[in-house]
Amino acid sequence: MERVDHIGIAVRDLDERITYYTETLGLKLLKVEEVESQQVRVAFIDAGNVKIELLEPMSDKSAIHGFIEKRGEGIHHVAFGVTGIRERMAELREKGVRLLSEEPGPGAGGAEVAFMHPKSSFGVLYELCDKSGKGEK
Ligand SMILES: C[C@@H](C(=O)O)C(=O)SCCNC(=O)CCNC(=O)[C@H](O)C(C)(C)COP(=O)(O)OP(=O)(O)OC[C@H]1O[C@@H](n2cnc3c(N)ncnc32)[C@H](O)[C@@H]1OP(=O)(O)O
Ligand SMILES: [Co+2]
Repeated sequence: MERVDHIGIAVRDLDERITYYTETLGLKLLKVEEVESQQVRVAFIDAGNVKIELLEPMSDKSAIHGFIEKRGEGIHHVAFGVTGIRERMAELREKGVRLLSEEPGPGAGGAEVAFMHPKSSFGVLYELCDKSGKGEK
Protein backbone atom coordinates (compact mmCIF):
# COMPACT_ATOMS: atom_id res chain seq x y z
CA MET A 1 0.00 0.00 0.00
CA GLU A 2 1.55 3.31 -1.04
CA ARG A 3 -0.53 6.05 0.60
CA VAL A 4 -4.05 6.90 1.63
CA ASP A 5 -5.82 8.27 -1.44
CA HIS A 6 -9.18 9.05 0.12
CA ILE A 7 -11.52 8.50 3.03
CA GLY A 8 -15.05 7.51 2.00
CA ILE A 9 -17.94 9.01 3.95
CA ALA A 10 -21.52 7.79 3.46
CA VAL A 11 -24.04 10.64 3.24
CA ARG A 12 -27.80 10.83 2.71
CA ASP A 13 -27.85 14.09 0.74
CA LEU A 14 -24.74 14.94 -1.26
CA ASP A 15 -25.57 18.57 -2.00
CA GLU A 16 -26.31 19.35 1.65
CA ARG A 17 -23.11 17.70 2.82
CA ILE A 18 -21.02 19.48 0.16
CA THR A 19 -22.27 22.75 1.67
CA TYR A 20 -21.11 21.61 5.11
CA TYR A 21 -17.63 20.65 3.91
CA THR A 22 -17.10 23.75 1.77
CA GLU A 23 -18.90 26.53 3.63
CA THR A 24 -18.73 25.36 7.26
CA LEU A 25 -15.34 23.64 7.15
CA GLY A 26 -13.86 25.82 4.40
CA LEU A 27 -12.53 22.97 2.25
CA LYS A 28 -12.47 22.96 -1.54
CA LEU A 29 -14.81 20.88 -3.72
CA LEU A 30 -12.76 19.16 -6.43
CA LYS A 31 -15.48 17.41 -8.47
CA VAL A 32 -18.81 15.63 -8.45
CA GLU A 33 -19.26 12.40 -10.40
CA GLU A 34 -21.66 9.50 -10.81
CA VAL A 35 -20.16 6.02 -10.62
CA GLU A 36 -22.88 3.91 -12.21
CA SER A 37 -21.27 0.52 -11.48
CA GLN A 38 -21.24 1.27 -7.73
CA GLN A 39 -24.58 3.10 -7.83
CA VAL A 40 -23.12 6.13 -6.06
CA ARG A 41 -22.89 9.85 -6.68
CA VAL A 42 -19.61 11.08 -5.23
CA ALA A 43 -18.01 14.41 -4.41
CA PHE A 44 -14.29 14.76 -3.80
CA ILE A 45 -13.20 17.32 -1.22
CA ASP A 46 -9.57 18.44 -1.02
CA ALA A 47 -8.32 17.97 2.54
CA GLY A 48 -4.68 18.76 1.75
CA ASN A 49 -2.76 15.51 2.16
CA VAL A 50 -5.81 13.32 1.47
CA LYS A 51 -9.18 13.55 -0.25
CA ILE A 52 -12.55 13.08 1.35
CA GLU A 53 -14.98 11.16 -0.86
CA LEU A 54 -18.62 11.87 0.00
CA LEU A 55 -20.84 9.03 -1.24
CA GLU A 56 -24.60 9.28 -1.76
CA PRO A 57 -26.49 6.14 -2.83
CA MET A 58 -28.15 6.34 -6.28
CA SER A 59 -30.43 3.37 -5.55
CA ASP A 60 -31.10 0.69 -2.96
CA LYS A 61 -28.62 -1.54 -4.86
CA SER A 62 -25.77 0.63 -3.65
CA ALA A 63 -23.58 -0.63 -0.78
CA ILE A 64 -23.93 2.87 0.65
CA HIS A 65 -27.72 2.51 0.88
CA GLY A 66 -27.44 -0.59 3.09
CA PHE A 67 -24.68 0.98 5.17
CA ILE A 68 -26.74 4.10 5.96
CA GLU A 69 -29.84 2.00 6.75
CA LYS A 70 -27.84 -0.07 9.26
CA ARG A 71 -25.36 2.41 10.70
CA GLY A 72 -26.40 5.90 9.60
CA GLU A 73 -24.10 8.40 7.94
CA GLY A 74 -20.37 8.29 8.68
CA ILE A 75 -16.98 6.86 7.75
CA HIS A 76 -17.48 4.05 5.25
CA HIS A 77 -14.03 3.11 3.90
CA VAL A 78 -10.37 4.06 3.62
CA ALA A 79 -8.78 3.86 0.15
CA PHE A 80 -5.12 3.03 -0.40
CA GLY A 81 -3.53 4.33 -3.58
CA VAL A 82 -1.69 1.49 -5.35
CA THR A 83 -0.06 0.74 -8.67
CA GLY A 84 -0.41 -2.68 -10.30
CA ILE A 85 -3.75 -3.42 -8.63
CA ARG A 86 -4.01 -6.97 -10.01
CA GLU A 87 -0.60 -7.89 -8.59
CA ARG A 88 -1.45 -6.25 -5.26
CA MET A 89 -4.72 -8.21 -5.14
CA ALA A 90 -2.89 -11.48 -5.87
CA GLU A 91 -0.38 -10.78 -3.08
CA LEU A 92 -3.11 -9.99 -0.58
CA ARG A 93 -5.03 -13.13 -1.55
CA GLU A 94 -1.89 -15.21 -0.99
CA LYS A 95 -1.57 -13.68 2.45
CA GLY A 96 -5.11 -14.75 3.31
CA VAL A 97 -6.89 -11.41 2.89
CA ARG A 98 -10.45 -11.79 1.62
CA LEU A 99 -11.18 -9.60 -1.38
CA LEU A 100 -14.72 -8.76 -2.43
CA SER A 101 -14.12 -9.43 -6.14
CA GLU A 102 -11.85 -11.48 -8.37
CA GLU A 103 -11.09 -8.53 -10.64
CA PRO A 104 -10.92 -4.78 -10.05
CA GLY A 105 -13.85 -2.71 -11.28
CA PRO A 106 -14.32 0.88 -12.43
CA GLY A 107 -14.15 3.60 -9.76
CA ALA A 108 -14.29 7.38 -9.77
CA GLY A 109 -12.00 9.33 -12.08
CA GLY A 110 -11.30 6.32 -14.30
CA ALA A 111 -9.51 4.45 -11.49
CA GLU A 112 -9.60 0.68 -11.07
CA VAL A 113 -10.81 -0.25 -7.60
CA ALA A 114 -11.23 -3.33 -5.42
CA PHE A 115 -12.28 -3.86 -1.81
CA MET A 116 -11.11 -6.04 1.08
CA HIS A 117 -13.80 -7.56 3.27
CA PRO A 118 -14.03 -5.69 6.60
CA LYS A 119 -14.05 -9.04 8.42
CA SER A 120 -10.56 -9.90 7.16
CA SER A 121 -9.30 -6.35 7.86
CA PHE A 122 -10.49 -6.30 11.45
CA GLY A 123 -13.49 -4.02 11.08
CA VAL A 124 -12.25 -1.64 8.37
CA LEU A 125 -13.47 -1.69 4.77
CA TYR A 126 -10.33 -0.96 2.71
CA GLU A 127 -10.35 -0.03 -0.95
CA LEU A 128 -7.44 -0.41 -3.35
CA CYS A 129 -7.44 2.41 -5.88
CA ASP A 130 -5.17 2.34 -8.95
CA LYS A 131 -4.96 5.49 -11.04
CA SER A 132 -1.72 4.67 -12.82
CA GLY A 133 -1.91 5.90 -16.36
CA LYS A 134 -4.85 8.21 -15.63
CA GLY A 135 -2.71 11.27 -14.94
CA GLU A 136 -4.53 11.99 -11.66
CA LYS A 137 -3.13 11.98 -8.17
C1 LIG B 1 -16.69 5.10 -6.27
C2 LIG B 1 -15.64 4.22 -5.57
C3 LIG B 1 -14.30 4.96 -5.59
O1 LIG B 1 -13.75 5.37 -4.56
O2 LIG B 1 -13.78 5.16 -6.73
C4 LIG B 1 -16.10 3.84 -4.17
O3 LIG B 1 -15.52 4.11 -3.16
S1 LIG B 1 -17.56 2.93 -4.14
C5 LIG B 1 -17.88 2.64 -2.40
C6 LIG B 1 -19.14 1.83 -2.22
N1 LIG B 1 -18.93 0.46 -2.69
C7 LIG B 1 -18.56 -0.56 -1.86
O4 LIG B 1 -18.40 -0.39 -0.65
C8 LIG B 1 -18.36 -1.89 -2.51
C9 LIG B 1 -17.80 -2.93 -1.58
N2 LIG B 1 -18.66 -3.17 -0.43
C10 LIG B 1 -19.47 -4.23 -0.31
O5 LIG B 1 -19.51 -5.10 -1.18
C11 LIG B 1 -20.34 -4.34 0.91
O6 LIG B 1 -20.59 -3.02 1.44
C12 LIG B 1 -19.75 -5.24 2.03
C13 LIG B 1 -18.46 -4.65 2.61
C14 LIG B 1 -19.51 -6.64 1.51
C15 LIG B 1 -20.79 -5.27 3.16
O7 LIG B 1 -22.01 -5.63 2.60
P1 LIG B 1 -23.00 -6.66 3.28
O8 LIG B 1 -24.25 -6.76 2.50
O9 LIG B 1 -22.25 -7.90 3.60
O10 LIG B 1 -23.36 -5.86 4.55
P2 LIG B 1 -23.53 -6.30 6.00
O11 LIG B 1 -24.15 -5.14 6.60
O12 LIG B 1 -24.21 -7.64 6.09
O13 LIG B 1 -22.03 -6.42 6.50
C16 LIG B 1 -21.33 -7.62 6.81
C17 LIG B 1 -20.40 -7.28 7.97
O14 LIG B 1 -19.46 -6.28 7.56
C18 LIG B 1 -19.60 -5.11 8.36
N3 LIG B 1 -19.49 -3.92 7.51
C19 LIG B 1 -20.28 -3.61 6.46
N4 LIG B 1 -19.90 -2.48 5.89
C20 LIG B 1 -18.83 -2.05 6.61
C21 LIG B 1 -17.99 -0.91 6.51
N5 LIG B 1 -18.18 -0.01 5.57
N6 LIG B 1 -16.99 -0.77 7.40
C22 LIG B 1 -16.79 -1.71 8.37
N7 LIG B 1 -17.56 -2.81 8.51
C23 LIG B 1 -18.57 -2.97 7.64
C24 LIG B 1 -20.98 -5.22 8.97
O15 LIG B 1 -21.04 -4.52 10.18
C25 LIG B 1 -21.14 -6.70 9.16
O16 LIG B 1 -20.49 -7.11 10.32
P3 LIG B 1 -21.26 -7.94 11.45
O17 LIG B 1 -21.56 -9.24 10.77
O18 LIG B 1 -20.26 -8.08 12.55
O19 LIG B 1 -22.45 -7.13 11.78
CO1 LIG C 1 -13.78 5.10 -2.51
